[in-house]
Parts: sequence; C-alpha cells; structure tokens
Amino acid sequence: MSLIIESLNHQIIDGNKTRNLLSNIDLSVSQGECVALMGDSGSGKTTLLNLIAGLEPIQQGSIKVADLQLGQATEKALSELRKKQIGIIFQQYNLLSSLSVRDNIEFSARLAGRYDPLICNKLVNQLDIFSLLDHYPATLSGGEMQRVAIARALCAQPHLLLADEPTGNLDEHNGACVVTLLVELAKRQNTALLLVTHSVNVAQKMDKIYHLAKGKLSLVKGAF
Ligand SMILES: Nc1ncnc2c1ncn2[C@@H]1O[C@H](COP(=O)(O)OP(=O)(O)OP(=O)(O)O)[C@@H](O)[C@H]1O
Repeated sequence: MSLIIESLNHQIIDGNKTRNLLSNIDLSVSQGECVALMGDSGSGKTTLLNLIAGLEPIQQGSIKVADLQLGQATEKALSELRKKQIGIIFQQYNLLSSLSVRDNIEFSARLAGRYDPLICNKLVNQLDIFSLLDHYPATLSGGEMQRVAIARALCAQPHLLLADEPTGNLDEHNGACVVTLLVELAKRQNTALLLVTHSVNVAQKMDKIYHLAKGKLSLVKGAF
C-alpha cells in the first residue's frame, strides 16, 4: 500500500471556536491505483493533501506513506519523503520562477535521484510542451504552467502522486487528455494517484471516487 490513513481527525480554528474539518477518516491507496477526491469548496480536500504530504502536523490518527508513519517522522525524514517518494501538483503549480521549464522539470527528478532523459523527453512530447522548454514560468499561460507542473511531477516517477485540481486551468478537451495521460502513466509507473477534482468527468476516469462532506469521507464509486 502506498498510502494508509487511519482514524484521522483534524480540527481548525474558525473564528473563536474549533471546527472538525476531518472526522475519523480512513483511506488506502495502493500502487497503480487512481483515486479521485471530490467535495465542496472548503470541505478540507487541500488540507487532507497537505497532511498526506507532511506539510501540516497530524493532530490525531495516523498516515503512513511508503511505510513511513508521518506522525512519528522527523522533519528530515518528511523532507526526504517529499523529495524521493511523493510528487505534488499544487493548485498554484509552485514552479521555480528562476529556472527554465526544462530545469524545473529536471530539478525534481534529479532531487529524487531518478532523472531519466528518455522518460522526461517522452513526457514533454506527450504533454506538448517541447516548444516551451527554454521559457521561464512567468511567460507561460495557466494551462501551460499546469502541463509543466504535471511533467515535473511525473518525471520524478513518485511512489505517490498528489494532484490538486490538475486540470482546473485546462479546457474540457485538454483536461480530458491530461487526465487520461495521468492515469496511463500512474498505471505504467505503478504510482498511487490521489487527485482532487470538482469535475465529475475527470473523477469518472479514476478507479475509485471519494466524496468529502462535513468532515466525513465516503466512497461513491469503486469496490467496497
Ligand atoms: N490552518 C488553518 N487554520 C484555519 N482554517 C484553515 C486552515 N487551513 C484551512 N482552513 C480552512 O479549512 C477549510 C478547508 O480548506 P481547504 O483548502 O482544505 O478546502 P478545499 O476543500 O480544498 O477547498 P477548495 O475546493 O476551495 O480548494 C476552509 O474553510 C479553510 O479556510
């Protein structure tokens, strides 16, 4: 299993009271499995991804990624995990502005110790960003940045890929192509994919769909 979440609870401060954002969440994603996470805006999807990436401290319950218990891990171990095992496609892309598209893509793969020019070149062609390789992020459109962020994450061949609205800036056709490619590559690389989306069409391409509402996670498509 690439990801195992058990009895996860997470509270936030809302005004002058606390709110249970995540209540007793259980979720497992195995290698090569593609899972969609849906839910209204503000339901806690991004917070859940941040907890899985070790970017926010776990308050109660457990999250295990690639055999590492995040709640007991040191900052160094969490940082190593993010470098080597977890790929993240952030809502805001988080491309490094001082690096060209080519260097952005290669950087994560080299950090993970998995830079393979053949894999990178193939991804660049599949995502149709070859002509952008010498450009800098500031000169790209939202959709182009999104495709570069996807190439960067996949080029590092992560164990677990977390994608927050990876098609939010793409039109319906390009969004569908990118998701088909994400699923195909996750299966081929044996990567576990957890993808946040508001699009039912995108979610339908996944093996399972979970819905987050009022802190509870429920399975709406897939094996029980
Ligand atoms: N550290 C924090 N302290 C207080 N409130 C927080 C904190 N982090 C998130 N929140 C609140 O938690 C709620 C869930 O936020 P989150 O970004 O996880 O939602 P989301 O489901 O990803 O929404 P969207 O679909 O709009 O991206 C929001 O109301 C947000 O303001």
